[in-house]
Amino acid sequence: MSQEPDRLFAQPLAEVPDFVFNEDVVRVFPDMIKRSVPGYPTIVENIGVLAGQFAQPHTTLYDLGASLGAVTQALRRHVRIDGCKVIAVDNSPAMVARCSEYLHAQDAMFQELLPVEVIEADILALDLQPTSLVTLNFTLQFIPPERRLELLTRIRQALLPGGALILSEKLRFEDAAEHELLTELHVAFKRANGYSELEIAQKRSAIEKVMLPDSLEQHRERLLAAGFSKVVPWFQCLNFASLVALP
Ligand SMILES: Nc1ncnc2c1ncn2[C@@H]1O[C@H](C[S@+](CC[C@H]([NH3+])C(=O)[O-])CC(=O)[O-])[C@@H](O)[C@H]1O
Ligand SMILES: O=C(O)C(=O)Cc1ccccc1
Repeated sequence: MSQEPDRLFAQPLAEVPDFVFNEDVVRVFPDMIKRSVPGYPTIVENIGVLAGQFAQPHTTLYDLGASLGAVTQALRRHVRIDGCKVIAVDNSPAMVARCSEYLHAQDAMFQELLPVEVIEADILALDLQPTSLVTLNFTLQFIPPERRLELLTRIRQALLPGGALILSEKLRFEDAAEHELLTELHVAFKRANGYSELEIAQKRSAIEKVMLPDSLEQHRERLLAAGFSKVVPWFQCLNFASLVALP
């Protein structure tokens, strides 16, 4: 894994451009996501464990918005079920290129891993094969809000009985005081991880138009509207949470 530290927002910028998943972000991404998302390593590892309970023999598992394939790697470490394969999808060419390299390195290090395919595609335009497990690990928040229900509906329709969607997101809170408190605690988390006030402020303005979090209530209602029967939060750390949705 690349060990380059995230200093993308360390210098004052005359104008902070909207956040994009380009080559500069790819270079620092493992460091950035670990220092920015409380609970990220725990979520990624345990998605592997949870997946072992839902994956069905001879089916496809999808990692949608795979970035560098951290979830795909966890799926391959934990899921030992006959005939499963993983499809990792991302629409950033820079992410897809580096993700493929990392997965080849994992192949070289371990035997009998699930086969994996890395696809550069927009998940809004992707034909989903019947699947027993789909993960959207901090991806839905980057999808235009008006397209989220349609995406979840297509995922629900592709899910096989006994399967699951695992959805992780940054949360917004409907209670203003709760929102403010958890936002401030998240800033404290970033500060404790070495980010300066300038880095925190510039990153906030880079993501504010491209990453639009929903509340837990919105997620639950939309998942039910998409045809899921049950929504179970299994993890929350500050304003970041992960849910299991059952078909
Ligand atoms: N329409 C789209 N189609 C495909 N990919 C997309 C789309 N929109 C955004 N992405 C991709 O979704 C990913 C979101 S990062 C996921 C972390 C990863 N899951 C992890 O567990 O490390 C979350 C974050 O950086 O906070 C990026 O790689 C985008 O290119
Ligand atoms: O950095 C933040 O404040 C976040 O909310 C998480 C994040 C992590 C990586 C890329 C974009 C947003």
